Amino acid sequence: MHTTTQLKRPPKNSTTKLEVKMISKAFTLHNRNSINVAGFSEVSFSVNPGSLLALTGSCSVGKSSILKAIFRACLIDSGSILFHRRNGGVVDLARCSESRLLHLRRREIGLVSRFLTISPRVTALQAVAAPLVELGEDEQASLFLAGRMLDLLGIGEELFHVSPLTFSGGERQLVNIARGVIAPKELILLDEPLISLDDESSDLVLNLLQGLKKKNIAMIAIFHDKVGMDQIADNTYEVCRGVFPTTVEAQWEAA
Ligand SMILES: Nc1ncnc2c1ncn2[C@@H]1O[C@H](COP(=O)(O)OP(=O)(O)OP(=O)(O)O)[C@@H](O)[C@H]1O
Repeated sequence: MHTTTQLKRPPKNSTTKLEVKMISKAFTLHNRNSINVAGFSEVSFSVNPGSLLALTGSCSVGKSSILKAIFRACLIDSGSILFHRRNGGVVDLARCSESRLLHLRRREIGLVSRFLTISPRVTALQAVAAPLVELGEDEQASLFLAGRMLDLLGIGEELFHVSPLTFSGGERQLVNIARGVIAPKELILLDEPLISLDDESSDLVLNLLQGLKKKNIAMIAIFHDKVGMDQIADNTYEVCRGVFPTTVEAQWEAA
């Protein structure tokens, strides 16, 4: 049974930014006799502007897959994912058109995955500024803001013009976070934002996330660091292993 826990008092007059209703997903392994693997089942939660919901649960219960489903990087089998726009409109992210989804991903919903994916020869400054430049912002102004963001996260100026592909795991993660949150968004999904970070860098990231909450941004994040999670999360949702009618072993036997 999935459980929601409220850790902090909700902001006054809070409305809902995202409502996830009874979503389920099984992965079909087409190269393994079409066996179904449980992704997650009957997951429901909501998150408000200015608050952070942490997804908790054991390994492989489907936490990352839920974030991907909200971003529609993976398709759900059933349920709905209702995104409440600032203009009052409600969009079901599981069913809206591709063009609307792309628009929302550019302007309103961000995903910070566990890995920084950039081309070689792109500098740290360019990598962080890119989401703003892609939105049509002035390049110099974007590079300036990127520098400020990197500075906030403790990346020294001497690294600004170096490719993050040569960075340490922690430095690369800081660039990943900076790049993921630099453009204005209303909902940000973070898959283990504190991964590879020492205590000092974790604190800098937590401060940054606190600032995003003050800007009324809604966030859903996965943490394996409970101390960090307790500092920033307003609510937690414990994901339990997906339940499907047949086990993988039974499917192998039947195949
Ligand atoms: N594209 C995919 N194809 C097949 N199976 C997948 C796919 N993505 C995820 N899975 C399976 O779905 C299950 C849930 O994976 P997921 O990565 O969402 O779990 P998680 O809770 O984030 O795990 P962890 O905490 O260990 O990172 C796993 O058994 C995984 O192997």
